[in-house]
Amino acid sequence: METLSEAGDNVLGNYDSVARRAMESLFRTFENFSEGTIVVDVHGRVVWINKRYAARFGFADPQEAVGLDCERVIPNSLMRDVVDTGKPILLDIMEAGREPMIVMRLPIKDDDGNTVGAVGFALFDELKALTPLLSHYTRARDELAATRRTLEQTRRAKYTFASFVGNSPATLEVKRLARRAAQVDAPVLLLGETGTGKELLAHAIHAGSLRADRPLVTVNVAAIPDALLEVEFFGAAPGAYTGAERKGRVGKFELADGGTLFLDEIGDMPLALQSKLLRALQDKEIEPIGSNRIIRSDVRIIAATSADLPALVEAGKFRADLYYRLNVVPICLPPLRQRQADLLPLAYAILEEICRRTERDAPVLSDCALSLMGQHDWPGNVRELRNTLERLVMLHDGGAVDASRLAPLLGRRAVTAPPVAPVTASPLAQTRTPEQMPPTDPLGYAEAMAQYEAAYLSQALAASGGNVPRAARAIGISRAAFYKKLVAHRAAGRMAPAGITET
Ligand SMILES: Nc1ncnc2c1ncn2[C@@H]1O[C@H](COP(=O)(O)OP(=O)(O)OP(=O)(O)O)[C@@H](O)[C@H]1O
Repeated sequence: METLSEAGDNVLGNYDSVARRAMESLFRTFENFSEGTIVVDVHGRVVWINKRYAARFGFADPQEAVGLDCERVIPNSLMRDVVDTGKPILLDIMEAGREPMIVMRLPIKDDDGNTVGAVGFALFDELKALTPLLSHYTRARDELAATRRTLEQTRRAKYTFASFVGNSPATLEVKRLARRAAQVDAPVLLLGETGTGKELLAHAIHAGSLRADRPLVTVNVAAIPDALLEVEFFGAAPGAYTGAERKGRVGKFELADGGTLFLDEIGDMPLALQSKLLRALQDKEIEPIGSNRIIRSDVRIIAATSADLPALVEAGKFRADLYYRLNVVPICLPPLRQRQADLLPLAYAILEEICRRTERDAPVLSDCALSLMGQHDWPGNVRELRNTLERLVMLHDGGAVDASRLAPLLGRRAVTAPPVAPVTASPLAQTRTPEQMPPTDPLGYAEAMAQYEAAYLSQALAASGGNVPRAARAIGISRAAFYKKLVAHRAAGRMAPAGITET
């Protein structure tokens, strides 16, 4: 059998020189093939770097990099870790400016096995075999960045003071107070019936405050089951509770750090959690569930409720100390029926926005339609107005909208002859008593019950201004069950497709 010494010349003649030669040639091969090679000493300082790699990091002459800490030359360098642990990092992806690099880092040992430095190779252009891996990584990285951007966008204010339409004296006063609130850092308490614009105003206050370029994070207290609220607020360590995500969960306090935490429907906060919230607000510290870790959180609180908070305090359902803590800058948003002067500007602004978004022609509202709108008491306030106009635009088939077309959308019978066209009738208006059913066309029991349920849900929705969580609460079923029924009835054509909101 041919031995190495027979096969090669004297260079390969003995064991030690074979090993040395192999190492040298390995180094040369890597050095030739790699985009960059770097060697650091036991202190993590650069002792050698090739020209190409030095140039990539802005050193025209490699000598300029020699003697510097490796992180000063390569910002994300892990060479120091290799020196410290004595362990190689055989394959890694490193971000370095233009595009990611595949890097390999190996410890350099002395004869006694002590780590005396490390050598790193960066590979990219030449490694065609790694192209699929790299492009997979690049795609994943870009997707992650895009998701982060979207998430950040959702944590920005969607509205400013300019979005808050209305010139009635009451609205001007609300805006004046809100503008002042934006300039201070104290808690704000927004009070008002459903759909009066509390959330919109919270966004505007955040957008007008010094915290505007930090996150605005919303917690809708009513929409989250009591059992999950604590985690929602404070977060949880990995595996802290049954069903917890493996990686744990970041709480809204932490997410909102430096920005604004908007607590919608604060009146629905369970008593047990109220004291924890109060403590978090006082100490500006939170402890994620199961973590033993204290996190500082600097948030500005804006709370909102349509409930009568003093009455809840009186009834022992809301802590007085929390109420006083939140009620530093109270702002009351009056219901729409008490600011008639806002109705038309609001209707036109909303119509314009809907028509722009849906690329439809704006319907012309006749005088009698406008006067009917003025007579309506808008229990769902601006949300109800918006939902009504959404439906109006959807059903509009040209021509001026008169009162008889509008009436069914407001849950009324037609106010002028001829009778209301059935196509625009709301599910409630379409509901007939058994006596009114055509005798020749009796409905099956199941369909009759389904129609009744659809009308019942529509009524609950109308009474809550299209707010599903509120409607669900009012009739005593879960939000999920309400949505499920809604979807089923819509699919079966028993309910109109538009006119609900989630908040
Ligand atoms: N002054 C306003 N100008 C323009 N749009 C408004 C105004 N007030 C309310 N809206 C619109 O009405 C709808 C309901 O407003 P918002 O969600 O802010 O009310 P809310 O008081 O927070 O209601 P809820 O108590 O039910 O959560 C939104 O579509 C909002 O954009």
